[in-house]
Amino acid sequence: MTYALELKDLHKSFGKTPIIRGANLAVNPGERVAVIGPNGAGKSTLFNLISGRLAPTSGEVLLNGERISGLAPYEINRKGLSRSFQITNIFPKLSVFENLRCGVLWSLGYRYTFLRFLSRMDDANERAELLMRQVGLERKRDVLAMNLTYAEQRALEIGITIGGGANVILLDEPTAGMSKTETAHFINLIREVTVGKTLLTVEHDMGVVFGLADKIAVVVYGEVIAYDTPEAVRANARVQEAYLGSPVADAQGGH
Ligand SMILES: Nc1ncnc2c1ncn2[C@@H]1O[C@H](COP(=O)(O)OP(=O)(O)OP(=O)(O)O)[C@@H](O)[C@H]1O
Repeated sequence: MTYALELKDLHKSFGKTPIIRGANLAVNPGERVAVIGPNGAGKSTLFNLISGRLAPTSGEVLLNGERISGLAPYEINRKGLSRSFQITNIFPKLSVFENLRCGVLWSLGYRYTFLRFLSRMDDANERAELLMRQVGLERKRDVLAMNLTYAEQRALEIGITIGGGANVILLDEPTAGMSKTETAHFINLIREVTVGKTLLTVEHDMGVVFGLADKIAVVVYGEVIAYDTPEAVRANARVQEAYLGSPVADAQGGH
């Protein structure tokens, strides 16, 4: 069976300091995975290695069985991996619809060829309309992105992230900065729009972790020390030791 995403003995040092020290992970297609770990454990660095922002010192990243480590982020994106960032990267002066259409066109590679661009505009329009409904922004179609609420901006960003049709999606703290109600709504939205896709999120909020994840990957000192279902991770002695008295140990019942 081919994994959607695989990390094989991944290492990354900054200067002489090893930060990722032999990380291994094998994610099945369609799994939703929360990556958790103490501050400074290397979660963002792992995401940067997966999305191509950083190259590993050694080891490999495989996407759908194909080696992607060493490729540029846009090449990895073309191969089916899309990442959204903690900092929203939408175009503030474009409307919701225009933002989504840009995302679709960009991902299809129609940036430079104007004639090709025009001929595919209908496709892009249709996909943008569909995305807009999926992320619940159809009533904000012509509103400039800068005039959306924070939660709506995040929803738009998710739309842009999934818009290219990638089958592996990376989200950095998707609910950061949201209220409890917004968070609950947003978890549902993420669940819906990622059906059939493989999802990795870096997450600190244990409510989100237990509400969203099929599996949890626990990163401690640059290694994945546990990768299992939320229940099994909560019961794992090594994880409890790493998290003594902190949210994972305290997250009884999931929320
Ligand atoms: N470009 C860099 N150059 C040097 N050191 C770095 C660089 N990026 C990250 N680090 C260091 O690597 C370690 C891991 O950082 P990273 O941001 O990956 O951790 P994290 O688990 O995402 O933390 P947090 O939960 O606080 O966001 C930290 O000590 C950080 O200072």
